[in-house]
Amino acid sequence: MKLKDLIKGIKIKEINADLETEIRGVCYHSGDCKENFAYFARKGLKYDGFRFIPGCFKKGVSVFFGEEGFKNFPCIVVEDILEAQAIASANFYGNPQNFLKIVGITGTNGKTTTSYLIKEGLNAGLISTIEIITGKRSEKARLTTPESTDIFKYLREMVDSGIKNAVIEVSAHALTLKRVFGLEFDAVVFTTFSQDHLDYYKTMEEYLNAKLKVFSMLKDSGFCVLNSDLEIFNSLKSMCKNPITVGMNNNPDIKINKIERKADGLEITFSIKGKEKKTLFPMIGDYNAYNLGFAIAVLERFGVNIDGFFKKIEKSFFVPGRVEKIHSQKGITVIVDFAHTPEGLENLLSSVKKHTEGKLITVFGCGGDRDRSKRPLMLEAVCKYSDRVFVTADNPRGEDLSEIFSDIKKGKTYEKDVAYIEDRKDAIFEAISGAKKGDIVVLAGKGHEEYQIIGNRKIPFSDREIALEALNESK
Ligand SMILES: CC(=O)N[C@H]1[C@@H](OP(=O)(O)OP(=O)(O)OC[C@H]2O[C@@H](n3ccc(=O)[nH]c3=O)[C@H](O)[C@@H]2O)O[C@H](CO)[C@@H](O)[C@@H]1O[C@H](C)C(=O)N[C@@H](C)C(=O)N[C@H](CCC(=O)O)C(=O)O
Ligand SMILES: Nc1ncnc2c1ncn2[C@@H]1O[C@H](COP(=O)(O)OP(=O)(O)OP(=O)(O)O)[C@@H](O)[C@H]1O
Ligand SMILES: N[C@H](CCC[C@H](N)C(=O)O)C(=O)O
Ligand SMILES: [Mg+2]
Repeated sequence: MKLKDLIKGIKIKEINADLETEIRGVCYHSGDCKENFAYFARKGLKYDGFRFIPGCFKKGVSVFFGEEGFKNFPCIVVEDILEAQAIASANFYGNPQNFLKIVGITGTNGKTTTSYLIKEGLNAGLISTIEIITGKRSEKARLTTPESTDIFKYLREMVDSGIKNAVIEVSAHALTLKRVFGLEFDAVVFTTFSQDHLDYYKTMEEYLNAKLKVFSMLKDSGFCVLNSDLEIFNSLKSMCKNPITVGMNNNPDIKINKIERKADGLEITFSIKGKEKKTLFPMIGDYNAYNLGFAIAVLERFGVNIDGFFKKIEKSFFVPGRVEKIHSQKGITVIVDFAHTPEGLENLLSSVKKHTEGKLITVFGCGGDRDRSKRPLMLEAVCKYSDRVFVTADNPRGEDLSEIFSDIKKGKTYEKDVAYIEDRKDAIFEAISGAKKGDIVVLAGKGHEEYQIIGNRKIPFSDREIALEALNESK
């Protein structure tokens, strides 16, 4: 593609490059740049992207985009680098968004689970915290919502695979950092709103405002799906075009009438436009009834037969690391889950408690270099429902574990038995070896993650595998 075509639609301040230059790729990370590529240089929180410009040109990059020039390197000076990156990437990949119906899912909790449900119902492509599925292939995700350049690349692969619908998890960070700039949604789902990310956002209001941007990205013909039980429901409703509401209160369009707990799931009765429909959903966690309700709202509007969809998910539906059950012959159940917010833990444990005949034993930690103020609240949520608690490491990143522990310790324990064990494997072994028949051991926070981030190192680690090891040893 010629540079003159790559820059179509971008707000440009200055052009210091030959517009006839042939561009063979786009990159925002110097490590991915190759010959004849265009590099998007930006000053971030950790790195100054301009530092990498000479190295990129050494590798054969033809031009860079930036909000200012750099020495004599060929460049396009733009008003907003993040917008320019999104527009140029969309142009490079042939604007695949125009050939797809796109569902955007935001909210503090429930995005991944809801995305998987909608993907299942629509046979859609998926961009999620766990993986990206483009039809031709799938790959593990690095971020919940990738950079715009990657999003357009994935959407192109979806279009080339004959996929008609895409489901994208839209994090608050993605809205702030314009990773989804240039997309228009056919549907937007707003799942829940509660405390998280107060390391990046100064206040809850700022965090909410970041999320609310998603409503301005709805197509005129689009609709949004709202949780009628949220405190902010009325204000969300006033902001959103054609809302479909899901919940228990406030007269929702899709009402969760009844949740009955079964051995391996939930029997959920919905009232959909006044008609009762029941399903045996193979996931526990009462809140998952909401995630299923959000999915039904989208699927109905997309013309999917809900009875057929129920049949499909009743047979098999599974989201890696979301209330994932691991059984042992001793009658101990281990549940691996991704709950990493006070709300997530509260909802998970209050639900799991109802399935427990014996004791509820919980292992959890708090991520380093992330929201510090959620740490004591996470301990409180865990102690409220658990009989024994093991606090341990969950991606300490650049922080000392002892500092993370001392933040956690500020929370109420409700006089529960709380042990602090730095090594997550040791904590899991202790928790499982102390469990008896009928007990449930919840391993929270890491879910599908297959690593532990300590300092700058990503060390292989899987709660699921360690749990199996511990269960085998305690046989
Ligand atoms: C706050 C945040 O989201 N930061 C992301 C952002 O960083 P940044 O803009 O500050 O950029 P930077 O890392 O300083 O680098 C500046 C520029 O230099 C480039 N660079 C950098 C190094 C290098 O060797 N070469 C190079 O070219 C980078 O690609 C970038 O263009 O862009 C980077 C490049 O894509 C991301 O790696 C980085 O994610 C950080 C590591 C991160 O952990 N983000 C998390 C908090 C996040 O985004 N989470 C959300 C929400 C999760 C949820 O709750 O669902 C998510 O969507 O995943
Ligand atoms: N509808 C819901 N309401 C409240 N809590 C939920 C809901 N759905 C899931 N959770 C809790 O949040 C955790 C994460 O679920 P999920 O991965 O679906 O959310 P997410 O929004 O994608 O998270 P992330 O922002 O980290 O990607 C679950 O393990 C569960 O504890
Ligand atoms: N999407 C979440 C993931 C948190 C997972 C948890 N294991 C941690 O590292 O805190 C975040 O970026 O806050
Ligand atoms: Mg997610």
